[in-house]
Amino acid sequence: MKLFSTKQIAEVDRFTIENEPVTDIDLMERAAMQITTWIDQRFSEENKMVFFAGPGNNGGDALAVSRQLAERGYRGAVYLLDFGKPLKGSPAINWKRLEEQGKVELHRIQSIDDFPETNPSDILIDGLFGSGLSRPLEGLPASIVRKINGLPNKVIAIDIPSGLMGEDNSGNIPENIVNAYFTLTLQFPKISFLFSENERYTGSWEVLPIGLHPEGIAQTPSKLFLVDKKEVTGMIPRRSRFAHKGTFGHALLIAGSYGKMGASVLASKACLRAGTGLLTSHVPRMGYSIIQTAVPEAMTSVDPHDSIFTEFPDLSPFTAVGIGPGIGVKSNTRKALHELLEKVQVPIVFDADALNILSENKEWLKQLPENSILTPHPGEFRRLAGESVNTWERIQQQRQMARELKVIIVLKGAFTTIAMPDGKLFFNATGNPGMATAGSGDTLTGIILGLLAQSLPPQHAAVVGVFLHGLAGDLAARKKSINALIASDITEFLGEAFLEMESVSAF
Ligand SMILES: NC(=O)C1=CN([C@@H]2O[C@H](COP(=O)(O)OP(=O)(O)OC[C@H]3O[C@@H](n4cnc5c(N)ncnc54)[C@H](OP(=O)(O)O)[C@@H]3O)[C@@H](O)[C@H]2O)[C@H](O)CC1
Ligand SMILES: [K+]
Repeated sequence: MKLFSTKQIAEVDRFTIENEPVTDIDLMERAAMQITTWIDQRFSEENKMVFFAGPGNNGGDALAVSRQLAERGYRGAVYLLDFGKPLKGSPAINWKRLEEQGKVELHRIQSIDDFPETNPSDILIDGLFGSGLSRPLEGLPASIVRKINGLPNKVIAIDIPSGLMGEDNSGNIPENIVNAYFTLTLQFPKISFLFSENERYTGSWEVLPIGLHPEGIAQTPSKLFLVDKKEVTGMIPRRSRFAHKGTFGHALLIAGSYGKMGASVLASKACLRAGTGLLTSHVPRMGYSIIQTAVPEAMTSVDPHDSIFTEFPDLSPFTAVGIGPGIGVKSNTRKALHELLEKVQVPIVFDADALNILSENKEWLKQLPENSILTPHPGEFRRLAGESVNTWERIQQQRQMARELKVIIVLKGAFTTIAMPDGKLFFNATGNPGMATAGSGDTLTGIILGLLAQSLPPQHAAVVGVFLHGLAGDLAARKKSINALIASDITEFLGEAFLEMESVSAF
């Protein structure tokens, strides 16, 4: 699914009005009805609804919702932010409709002294500003926002918490942004909702469809996407009945060192579960019996060194390589990694210590084979790319690096972002906080390697791998709880994650 900037959303909005066709006021009524229905399903007439309406269409939505809820028997009061300019267009029509209906108290806020007294059970509806916000809030609107944030009441934001920008909030003023309990956003998630630092403003959020024109959506270009299940399903190849294990490739995993053999075990198991035909796990000598015992399905390649990785095997049998979990950053390991960089001819995924070695030898980055996959967590990414002030800036760094180096960068987080060499960026929505646990990254490396080995194009392997990893984590959390989730659970539930994907369950 494409993600749009607030400016682009306004364009799709206009396209819908012209081409559906639908009048501006009817589109607002449709959006308002979605919000009204959502609220009515979760609250009762016992809660008074207190609306804060701004001068634009976000305010217009609030006015329309207040009228619709009043029709359903709710008590309501509207506080219109009044800069002394008359309302125009659809907000003006909605104000008139409210006056005619006569069921909702109508007030104006001209100075902060007009801010109302409220009861803690009142639900506050924030319709001050939405996607038309052009600069951080100051003056009267900012004072209203600070008052709202000081109250114990639940706040429901219409479309966007007022004061929050849809994309970049670098220069914004945090205390002048509404802290919503819930945000009901229209048609598309706004990009800034996908950044962890903005959760305090959005609270939980839900997308309410308002029937914007599919053609308008299709012809508006975007390089940002939210990964959806249907797209991922289409990227998983169907297995022929006549397949044999050679059909699904041969993965080489270089992972583990003394004290960190768990990384090798976790990544190996995940790689096998992701469907590789064959797996060879390359381990230091001391790791031989560990990996043979823990993962009998894997073949083993033994390093001449007792406790670390120093030399990779002949690469000719392998269809993909994964390197990094638990390998450490000793000098022999660094040398072997560099040599691998020069020799490898098949798709490769770099994780953990492999990334740490690369950040200490940044000149090697230029030698990364095209379409290599890098899977840093935020700390590893910082070491690779430098500091950033917020997520928006960080994803710009991520996109730039992916473009410059012609690699795929999987930046792990609550919404993992995947940057492609052509500038596209995918946000992944599967996964849960239980997955922020030891070894979770090793399982992701294993999954991506397993998919690469089966000849999925690297861009698909990255998107599918991240999606399945998160989905398996979600399914595991349902059985084991978010708190008790451990990395092996993710691998254990990978099969169920595959079954959830339509193409596979069709068998
Ligand atoms: N397609 C959809 O999703 C639909 C969305 N709807 C709703 O419409 C809003 C967007 O409405 P819009 O009128 O474009 O914008 P806002 O209501 O957010 O506010 C615009 C007015 O606010 C002024 N403004 C902007 N920034 C500030 C500020 N920092 N301080 C004070 N005033 C500000 C702006 O004036 P300018 O000075 O910038 O010119 C405007 O007067 C969307 O969020 C949805 O809620 C439709 O109802 C249905 C379709
Ligand atoms: K709002």
